Amino acid sequence: MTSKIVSENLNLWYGEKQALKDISLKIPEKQITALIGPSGCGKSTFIRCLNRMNDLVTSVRIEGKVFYDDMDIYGKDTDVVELRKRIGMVFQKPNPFPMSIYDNIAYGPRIHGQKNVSKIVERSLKESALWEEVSERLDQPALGLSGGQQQRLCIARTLAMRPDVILFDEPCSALDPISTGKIESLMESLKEEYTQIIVTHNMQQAARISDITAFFLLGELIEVGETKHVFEMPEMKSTEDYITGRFG
Ligand SMILES: Nc1ncnc2c1ncn2[C@@H]1O[C@H](COP(=O)(O)OP(=O)(O)OP(=O)(O)O)[C@@H](O)[C@H]1O
Repeated sequence: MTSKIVSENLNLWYGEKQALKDISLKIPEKQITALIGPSGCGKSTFIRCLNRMNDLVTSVRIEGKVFYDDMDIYGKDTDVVELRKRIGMVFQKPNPFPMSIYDNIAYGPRIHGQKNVSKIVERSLKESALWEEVSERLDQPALGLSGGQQQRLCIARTLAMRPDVILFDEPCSALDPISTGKIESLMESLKEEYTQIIVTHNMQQAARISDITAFFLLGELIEVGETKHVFEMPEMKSTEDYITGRFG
């Protein structure tokens, strides 16, 4: 399998506190990789390293390397705006802009001076399986949509930038089971074109949708492998204890 993102001996500190310890992880292309582990083990910190979201936190210090294809993400010539276009992110709580459904999707493409914005809006909403539900009311406020629809809108907004990789930070934690199911099938349908990484607390969700699972504990990567293998025959006792609900 080709790797899309590779971290090599990645260490991260928030001030004095070390949140990531020597993480070497390969994220395969066009697969869904799930990051699991108890609260505070560094999952969000790790995915935020991949599109340099941690740059926004002043106390952060990073050592090690992260590559996206051949690009050194922390290289001094890296264009962070371009990087975040290629590596999009969907957050825990749906965060549409306080504007219409249409303008939410059109926002990024317009800023980047793209043509045919209405085509991009339609394509992104179709790709995120929201078109049927909103095509008649594109001028309505996005904040009037349900939580699950808002999250699919946020995914459409990310897709509108034609990313290559999508990072999902607990995208379903604020959603009901039906909306969660819709996001999961959406992720499944996006597999052909995109590399996806999801942080989730939901073991069943990781087992259902991911190809690869990585288990983090106290800032360390304990185990990574094919999801079926990690869930059915974990190599490490702590992985087994976590997935069987003995702690976490
Ligand atoms: N901005 C920050 N400043 C200081 N410490 C932070 C910051 N963000 C996270 N941390 C600390 O870093 C560690 C890892 O946090 P992180 O949010 O990455 O874990 P997580 O596994 O994603 O947790 P959760 O599942 O609860 O979201 C925790 O101890 C957390 O308190």
